[in-house]
Amino acid sequence: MNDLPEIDDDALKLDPAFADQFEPQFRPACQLYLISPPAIDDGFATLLEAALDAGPVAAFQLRLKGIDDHRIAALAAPLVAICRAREVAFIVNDSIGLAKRLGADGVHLGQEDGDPRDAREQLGKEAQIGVTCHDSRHLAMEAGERGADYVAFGAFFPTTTKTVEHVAEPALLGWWTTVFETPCVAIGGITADNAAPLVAAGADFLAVSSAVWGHPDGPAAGVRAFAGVLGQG
Ligand SMILES: Cc1ncc(COP(=O)(O)OP(=O)(O)O)c(N)n1
Ligand SMILES: Cc1ncsc1CCOP(=O)(O)O
Ligand SMILES: [Mg+2]
Repeated sequence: MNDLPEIDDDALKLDPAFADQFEPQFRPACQLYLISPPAIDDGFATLLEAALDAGPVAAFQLRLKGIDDHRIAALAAPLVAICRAREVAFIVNDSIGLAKRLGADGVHLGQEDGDPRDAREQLGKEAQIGVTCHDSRHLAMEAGERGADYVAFGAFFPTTTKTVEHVAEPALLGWWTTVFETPCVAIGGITADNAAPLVAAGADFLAVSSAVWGHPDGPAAGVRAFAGVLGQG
């Protein structure tokens, strides 16, 4: 497959004059996609169970930073079982190999983490493959061309979970969902209080870490807090 030529991102914006020429597509309601804290211990399994039992969660991403794959695999085993028992997709961050080793439902790839085409080859046609696209229309279209199952845009709000270089605006979600069927994920500093414009703009998933795991009343309360903005209240 040929790569898309590099295009000026601004040139890809949808002219509002033509927006009504696109048929509104049916899209399922926006769902929660939990991202793990960057560091966990064996006690995290209990927190994950509490979070997943508190309300609908579509996916859980294991995103551990600064430890080797063997340790991640040991920590992951009970978490895979917890997700599987609840039909929550278990997604591994960064590593196609680790996703395969764990029998994960998919992998999330940043721009430096590998090619979705390789992920597809190694993980198979059922795997859920996501790609970080920052605030770039070009990267998102490229990811779609390469077979991504979802594209992730962000960061929408300031976050302490990751040092970010790109800031995305809700209009990007509106453009993407008007033109493409591939689901889009919004990420970065999302809380129950600031998420409404992202849902209104068309986000298919809200990827959330600290607002759930750092909720003052615990992760179950963190998940429940999103019910209103996700129309589940
Ligand atoms: C759903 C989702 N979106 C974006 C990211 C960020 O991925 P990446 O840019 O590779 O950064 P790290 O998470 O690896 O620090 C993500 N993990 N998940
Ligand atoms: C992994 C990642 N990628 C962009 S922002 C971010 C952090 C998401 O965590 P939080 O919901 O705590 O901001
Ligand atoms: Mg990464």
